[in-house]
Amino acid sequence: MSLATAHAVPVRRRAMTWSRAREAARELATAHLASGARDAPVTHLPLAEAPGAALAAAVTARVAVPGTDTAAMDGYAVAGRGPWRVVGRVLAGRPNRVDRLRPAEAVEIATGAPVPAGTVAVLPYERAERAGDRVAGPAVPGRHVRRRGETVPRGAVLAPAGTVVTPALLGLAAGTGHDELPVRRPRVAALVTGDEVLPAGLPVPGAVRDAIGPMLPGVVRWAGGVLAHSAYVGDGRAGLVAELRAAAADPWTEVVAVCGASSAGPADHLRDALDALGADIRIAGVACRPGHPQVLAVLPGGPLVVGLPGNPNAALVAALTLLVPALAALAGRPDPAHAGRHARLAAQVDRHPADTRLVAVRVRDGHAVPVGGDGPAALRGVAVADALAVLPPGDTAGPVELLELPR
Ligand SMILES: Nc1nc2c(c(=O)[nH]1)N[C@H]1C(S)=C(S)[C@@H](COP(=O)(O)OP(=O)(O)OC[C@H]3O[C@@H](n4cnc5c(N)ncnc54)[C@H](O)[C@@H]3O)O[C@H]1N2
Ligand code: MOO
Repeated sequence: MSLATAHAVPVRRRAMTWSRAREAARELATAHLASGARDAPVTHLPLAEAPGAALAAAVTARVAVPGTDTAAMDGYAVAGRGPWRVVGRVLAGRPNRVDRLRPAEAVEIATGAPVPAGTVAVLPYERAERAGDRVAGPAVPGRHVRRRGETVPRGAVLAPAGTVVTPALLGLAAGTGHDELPVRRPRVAALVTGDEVLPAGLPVPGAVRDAIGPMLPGVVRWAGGVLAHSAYVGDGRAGLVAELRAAAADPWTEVVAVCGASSAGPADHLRDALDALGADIRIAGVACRPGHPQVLAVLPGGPLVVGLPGNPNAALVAALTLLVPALAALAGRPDPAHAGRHARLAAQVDRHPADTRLVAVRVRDGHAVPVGGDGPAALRGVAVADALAVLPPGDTAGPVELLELPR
């Protein structure tokens, strides 16, 4: 079944509402994953790089923990009935000179050290009465001995595929012998369009420094993906078609983000290029300000294409609207922008009659304070903001939803 028919997102050529667009991006990516059109490659990441990623496969214990019967308290490992004669000392991590106890013998032992064979219990120091090489006390059989595999049996499933890696999971994985974890990180290619866009250096009048390309690696990573390729493309349909075709030819690329060329001007070729490639355009325009001219499409048998407007703040808003939900779904993670925070607006902000406004705010004591500088071309607001306040069209009283900004 082709992707065009595999999912329920209806084809829309008119602007979609902002909240529906975010759901649709997630649904489309989920259907895309399920269709197997692009198999997300499994990446094995060192533990330190894995937090926040979703497991691509279940993690199982490579060894039993503890690996042998060990003492759970500092004190004496005892055999048979007391009182006992202390025949040595066993410390964790040191060679064990006493590997077997006979009845009425004991060794002084440290927490975590392997108990000698024959141990029936560990008698903690607090309960022990020591006199010379004799020790006595109430030792209950089995007490304070951690049996091999008691904490984690070898081969036990520790976390199923899809679990988001947390510090606790890292500790668990490390404790059972893992140095790396298999995670899913959808690969993204970025095409930054525009003859006037400079990748580096001081922009001369008539040129602009690329302000979107530098945002994308962090945005993509925050959503659980990895920016695997980026290219600058001049204005012109042929170049864009060629770059889109090349990106689609890489079997591991799951999403292509195209920056600019999304609107109605003479150099805005994205729709034409998508049509030329036979793409299925699912979203063409989202009813939000900024970020109106967004696109979500599927190339035949291939990756999703997200079109971001050329204005940098509009591009960021569009990334939070379509790219981040789609990537998070492909990565098997919750949408990081959607943390469920709400706040009261600290100042009157005009609503748009038809579109959802996304307003840069700082959040202080449950109040969202607009910071300004958040027009379509301006990043000054979002650069110092904590979140975007979501203002649906029309007049609505009460707390507003906050959209988290990439960190
Ligand atoms: N007749 C219409 N004109 C425009 C419409 C419309 O609906 N009808 N929509 C406006 C809106 S809203 C936006 S947003 C922009 C979107 O423009 P494009 O996506 O087509 O992007 P460009 O035209 O290539 O560039 C717009 C603007 O952004 C600058 N730019 C482009 N790329 C970058 C970059 N990587 N870094 C920094 N700045 C960039 C570019 O120089 C332009 O100034 O269209 C409106 N027009
Ligand atoms: O909505 Mo545009 O996206 O104003 O910048």
